[in-house]
Amino acid sequence: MTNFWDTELYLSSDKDQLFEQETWPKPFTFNEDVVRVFDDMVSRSVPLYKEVVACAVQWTKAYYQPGTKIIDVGCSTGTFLELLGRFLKTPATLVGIDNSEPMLAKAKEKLSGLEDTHHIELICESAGNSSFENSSIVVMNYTLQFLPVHQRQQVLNAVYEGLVPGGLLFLSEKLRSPYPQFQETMTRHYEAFKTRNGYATNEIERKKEALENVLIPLTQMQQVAMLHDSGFAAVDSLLKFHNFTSFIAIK
Ligand SMILES: C[S@@+](CC[C@H](N)C(=O)[O-])C[C@H]1O[C@@H](n2cnc3c(N)ncnc32)[C@H](O)[C@@H]1O
Ligand SMILES: O=C(O)C(=O)C[C@]1(C(=O)O)C=C[C@@H](O)C=C1
Repeated sequence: MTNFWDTELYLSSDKDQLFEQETWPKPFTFNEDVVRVFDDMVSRSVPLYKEVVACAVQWTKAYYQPGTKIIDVGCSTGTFLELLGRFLKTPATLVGIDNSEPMLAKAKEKLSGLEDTHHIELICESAGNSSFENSSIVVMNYTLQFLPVHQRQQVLNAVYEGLVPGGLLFLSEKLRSPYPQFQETMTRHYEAFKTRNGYATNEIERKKEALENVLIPLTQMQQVAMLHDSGFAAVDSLLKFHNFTSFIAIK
């Protein structure tokens, strides 16, 4: 077996050239066109994407309680569950939740090699309607940010309720700085990161417009307060690069 940190993620998609074309998804949505390029898009648009997915696997292995569920909310094409399934030797119930049918169709394909070891459930629903009962791990990477702000507390409350004692929430979000000057500089550096990853200025601008009022970032203080308000006493941050942060919270 390859050393964990040398392992590649299972990414399979066309190259993301969506925002170079004559029409592009505006407002941004996770439709068939986005799904077709999603693995390339997310790995070129989210700083430390591979490290975040790998850390989520390591924390899952550390906090998983046999007999409970591992739930990935906004699982997209199943990249996290696939890496986890390869490295988690104990057979487990791996649940992927997403409200985009085409995402789940890709996830089904990606996870098909793990069905001999793990029980896999893919559920098409909105996170606002999900149950997290009998879970010891809930992973929510870059998904809460797409829910209406007024729904987020209720989803985190349900996650807290559903987790067994000692259970872990691994949450990653795009955030914004409360200080306009920092926000401006952070955005500039984030956009330079995208440029280095091969996106042209007009692609970056078009996607930024398409994401307005669709991806609504909170500040770190607001996010941490929401986690505490839902009941989590132990909350910490694990990784941060530009305006993207991963948190861990234990019940
Ligand atoms: C940026 S992607 C998440 C990336 C993924 N977690 C990963 O690490 O590769 C956001 C995902 O959340 C899903 N999503 C958006 N709103 C949702 C909602 N209300 N309920 C469930 N899934 C949602 C989208 O379909 C999309 O697959
Ligand atoms: O491209 C951006 O500006 C992003 O914010 C990246 C981001 C995200 O954080 O969810 C936005 C949409 C895609 O789903 C993939 C990544």
